[in-house]
Amino acid sequence: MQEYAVEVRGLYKEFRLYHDRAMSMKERIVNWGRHKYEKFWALKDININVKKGESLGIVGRNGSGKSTLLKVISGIYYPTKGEVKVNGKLTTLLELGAGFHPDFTGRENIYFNASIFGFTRQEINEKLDDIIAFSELGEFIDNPVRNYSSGMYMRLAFSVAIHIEPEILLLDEVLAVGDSAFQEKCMSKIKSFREKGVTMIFVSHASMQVEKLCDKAVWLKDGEVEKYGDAKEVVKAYERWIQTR
Ligand SMILES: Nc1ncnc2c1ncn2[C@@H]1O[C@H](COP(=O)(O)OP(=O)(O)OP(=O)(O)O)[C@@H](O)[C@H]1O
Repeated sequence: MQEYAVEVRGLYKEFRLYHDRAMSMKERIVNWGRHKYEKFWALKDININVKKGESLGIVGRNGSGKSTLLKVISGIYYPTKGEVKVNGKLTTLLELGAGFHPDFTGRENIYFNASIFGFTRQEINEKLDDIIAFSELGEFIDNPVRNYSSGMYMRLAFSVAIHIEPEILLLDEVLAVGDSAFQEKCMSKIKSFREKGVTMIFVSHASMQVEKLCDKAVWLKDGEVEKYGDAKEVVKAYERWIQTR
């Protein structure tokens, strides 16, 4: 039987949209627990298999459900229906700065962040110089990260994530942050992960990157799979659709 790194079966994710206008304190008490909300499906019947060593790109317009899908796979959100199976050590690089403490310095956050991924202090000590060098943060490494720009934040987060030897790497729009030289460096790191057989799933608005870096792609439209298969074909269909709009 084929061993998959990630299996998504009949996945649905529902969110609630609250429509409460500002209420007075009296109204709040009277209406306690009776919020008005509408339910909507952010993901509907998603079925995906990612083989070990395969890379999958997720494309789609804003609000189509890309990040939600990554969050369900990473375990941040529970599926409302269906199931997700992950087979291997999962490393996620999702929201900017998730897993960082704003008052800690970059260096302290390397320890903090890597320990979340299960690394011991000794293991982190061994990788510390490489992590700092890759991030190119120079002396900023000893500044609190709350003073970092979004690009600096992402450099550090990306650098930690790639040095902790992931088996399955989930990336959300990371290549959109940082200058083009750093993006190039990330691209070549991702390519070397591919060669080493790391499984990757990543969301990108840059179709070119998906075409270059992924074997397969899934195009999400209003929470549903519009097309799933060979990355080049999916990206081509998606681009054609974008241009007709
Ligand atoms: N925690 C949440 N609660 C309620 N609705 C949410 C939540 N997270 C996402 N949504 C909604 O679910 C839908 C899908 O959002 P999602 O962030 O997955 O889209 P996306 O394709 O990643 O968009 P983008 O390209 O803009 O990042 C959107 O309508 C969004 O408003």
